[in-house]
Amino acid sequence: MARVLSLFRSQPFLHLVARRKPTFCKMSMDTRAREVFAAAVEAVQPDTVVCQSIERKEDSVVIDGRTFTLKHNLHLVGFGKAVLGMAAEAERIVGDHLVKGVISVPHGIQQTLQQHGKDHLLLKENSRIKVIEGAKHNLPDTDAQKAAEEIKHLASELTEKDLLLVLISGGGSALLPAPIPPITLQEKLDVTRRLAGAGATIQELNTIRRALSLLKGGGLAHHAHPAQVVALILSDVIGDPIDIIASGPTVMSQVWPEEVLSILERYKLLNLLPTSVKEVLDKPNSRWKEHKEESDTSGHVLNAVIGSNGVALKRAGLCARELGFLPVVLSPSVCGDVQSVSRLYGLLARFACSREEPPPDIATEVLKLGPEVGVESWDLCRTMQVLEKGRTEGWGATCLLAGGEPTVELTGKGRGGRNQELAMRVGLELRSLGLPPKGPVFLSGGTDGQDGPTEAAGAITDGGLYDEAKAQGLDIDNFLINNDSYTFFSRLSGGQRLLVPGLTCTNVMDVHMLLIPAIPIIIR
Ligand SMILES: Nc1ncnc2c1ncn2[C@@H]1O[C@H](COP(=O)(O)OP(=O)(O)OP(=O)(O)O)[C@@H](O)[C@H]1O
Ligand SMILES: O=C(O)[C@H](O)CO
Repeated sequence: MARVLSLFRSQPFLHLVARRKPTFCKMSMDTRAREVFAAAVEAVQPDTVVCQSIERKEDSVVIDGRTFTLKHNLHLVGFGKAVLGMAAEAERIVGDHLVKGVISVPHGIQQTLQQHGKDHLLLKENSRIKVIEGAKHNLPDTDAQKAAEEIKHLASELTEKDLLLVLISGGGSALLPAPIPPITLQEKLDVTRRLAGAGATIQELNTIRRALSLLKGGGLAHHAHPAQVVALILSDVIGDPIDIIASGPTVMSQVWPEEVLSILERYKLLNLLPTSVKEVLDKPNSRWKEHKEESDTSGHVLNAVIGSNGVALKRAGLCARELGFLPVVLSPSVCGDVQSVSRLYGLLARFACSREEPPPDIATEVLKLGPEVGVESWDLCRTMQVLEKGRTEGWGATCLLAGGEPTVELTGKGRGGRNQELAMRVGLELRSLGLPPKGPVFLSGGTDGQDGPTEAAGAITDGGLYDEAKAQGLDIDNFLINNDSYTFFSRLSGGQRLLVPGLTCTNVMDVHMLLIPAIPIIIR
């Protein structure tokens, strides 16, 4: 391992880390963790990401380096949980050229935003954009289907002189249901629900959705042809795959029958398919061939990812630096079971807190476990090298940042979420380090402000969690077995460790943060 790390010593990236002596900060670790989380969320606010991605220049706009002329030829559609705020900002920037728009957003969102004083994310009264609310409980319904029909109609009427701005964010799949006839909405819903219930990944789920939909998998861009299409995408999927986010309505993608059938077979759904679905899957689909040709020849679609977990982590790093930490971003792609993820953070904390050269078996285990939870070896080595520098050169406190979307295998019937469960588990890992009370602090939070079906986004924890709970008569292991992390943190110390930012109006998955205090600390 020493050899692996030494390979990185000569790498130029280290100059990115400011040579900074420890900064004294009066704020507690807990307060600073919350501030860094707030900065991450702020960076991916719907209005912010749109404002940063559209540069207005008189009668044209520059998006992703490409210039588009505005001649009262602009149309707008959108679908997703963050789309209302994205549309409000887009209308502020290019509203004078906007002919018409339709957006499909979650049920009740306008009222909720008003109640939370987020008026800047609402459309103005005389807006040209029609808002349709639907998809109650994140499930496609007839309201969302009506919105999808209106969006399809708007797109179909466009000519080569028109520009269609498409705003996309997480939750877009449920908000744009347009099953290929004769499949009914209910039949499509049944198939996707069964798949989700059987544990299919978002990649698998959206591959099936694309195969059964008129608008997904490039269908929307197809209907808008020959208009110029520009999609602004706020990513809620690891790796920011544009064909998967909201099932890629502006990304021409081929439906491969073998792939679709193998997914359905994997989850034992082949024999449960309604005849209508079989009929659609059996048909040789010439429409997709046509799509492919369009995308190859016309180049009339621009897809730009304008916000992501990576963007949130970058801003979080800047904020951490202002608060006196040496920031290091591990990865925006953390996935897998929370137990393994908590183990990885425990190992990294141990590595960072060792007073002497950390035992080589820690690095070896980190390098073995990391890839199992979506973190590349390169990122692990790079991070360990920064942690090592922090330790050996006395740079003061370090803030390790990561993001992604781990999973929890539900075994109990309690109330909780993956972030709160991860925080509990990391608390136990940190306890096993046997550090003095002011040791590392860990935060895990969902950037949408909601962790599972709870009011909290996540929680903050440290090595003292177990003893604190015990002193208050709370048996942490019982809460874990029952997946009851929200009840646990609500009861513990009056809910002080909960992270409750309220509605954030965005979603780029979760943010993880390990704050490692300045040495000296002694590890057993
Ligand atoms: N009691 C629980 N304890 C731990 N995790 C839970 C519990 N109940 C649900 N979950 C997990 O919470 C997740 C769903 O929560 P949430 O609604 O925050 O998901 P999401 O993927 O962020 O949704 P979206 O992307 O639509 O915002 C699922 O992964 C589920 O396993
Ligand atoms: O809408 C969806 O498909 C999911 O949120 C992933 O983008």
